Amino acid sequence: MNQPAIELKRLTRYFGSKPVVRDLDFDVPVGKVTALLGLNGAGKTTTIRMLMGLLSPTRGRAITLGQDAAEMTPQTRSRIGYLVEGHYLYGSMRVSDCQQFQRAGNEQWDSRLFDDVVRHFAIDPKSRVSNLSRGQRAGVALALVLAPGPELLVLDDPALGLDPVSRRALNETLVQYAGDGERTVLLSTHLLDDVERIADRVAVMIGGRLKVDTTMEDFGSRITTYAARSERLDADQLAAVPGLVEARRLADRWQLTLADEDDESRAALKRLNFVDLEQTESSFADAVLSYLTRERSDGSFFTQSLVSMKTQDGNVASGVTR
Ligand SMILES: Nc1ncnc2c1ncn2[C@@H]1O[C@H](COP(=O)(O)OP(=O)(O)OP(=O)(O)O)[C@@H](O)[C@H]1O
Repeated sequence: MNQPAIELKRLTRYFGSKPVVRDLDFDVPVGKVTALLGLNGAGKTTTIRMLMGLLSPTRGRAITLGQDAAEMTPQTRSRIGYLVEGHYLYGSMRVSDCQQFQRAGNEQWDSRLFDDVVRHFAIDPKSRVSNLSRGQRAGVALALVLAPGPELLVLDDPALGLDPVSRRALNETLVQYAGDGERTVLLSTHLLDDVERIADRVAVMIGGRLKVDTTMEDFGSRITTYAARSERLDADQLAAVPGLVEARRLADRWQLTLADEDDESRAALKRLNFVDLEQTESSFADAVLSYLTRERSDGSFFTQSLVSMKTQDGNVASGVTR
């Protein structure tokens, strides 16, 4: 089997006494698009900075393209395209100058790819960067990162603040880039619909820990949702349903999300005497949100996470715990 593009081994980072990334064991396979998800502060950027060799782990290791990220050589770094939040570009330069500037000394530079990406974002190469929209600046940044032909692309929230048209251009560019099955993308994002369109694998971090690590299909197939009515029902009764990830009360109906549903969970649901209990369609975004929404609040809303999911090969324990 191919060595993974990235291997995290018990990767841990504290800031002061606060653990921000905790015991991450995680592989990013070659040739796939892996989406790294998690609420603000979950530890995604910190993880990415460690696997890029920009921040040292407190414990554990990140191995990127076969090399310990803490000792990454310029040669290895040149095989990685890294796009961070914010898209840093010189405002006074024209887009075509940006290309000239970056291309210098880079023999692998693919001008056609650069021009294609720029065109895809509807950018005039003669425009000055300062006159571009936020989405267009993202397009230039992406073109600059892709043109050297990196075998690994690491993107930290690349679609932050982009409008739907720019997001589509970004998604299409990434799908095309990764389409040869040899190049690898690791992408942190909050845009769940985009993840559904472009990712092969999904990893979810909660509170610095990896809670889900599986394929998109596997994730989707393990989630079942129900709608039901019930006059009298409380959190304790719901908590007794095995596999329940989330229960939300919307007007007079409950929306229930279960992971790895089995006969036991179905029987437990039946015992609650719901009226009109019916299975409903749920999107990938709904399924992920169920994992991420873990707060409890007043009686109109109740969430509990108590599930353990495993990857298809059963190797990596993943899922959601309290
Ligand atoms: N240099 C630092 N010093 C102290 N705390 C930090 C530092 N960098 C990050 N943190 C803290 O670590 C936690 C995780 O931050 P991180 O940026 O990794 O999260 P994230 O999942 O990328 O969030 P977002 O989705 O908002 O980008 C946050 O609580 C953040 O405040």
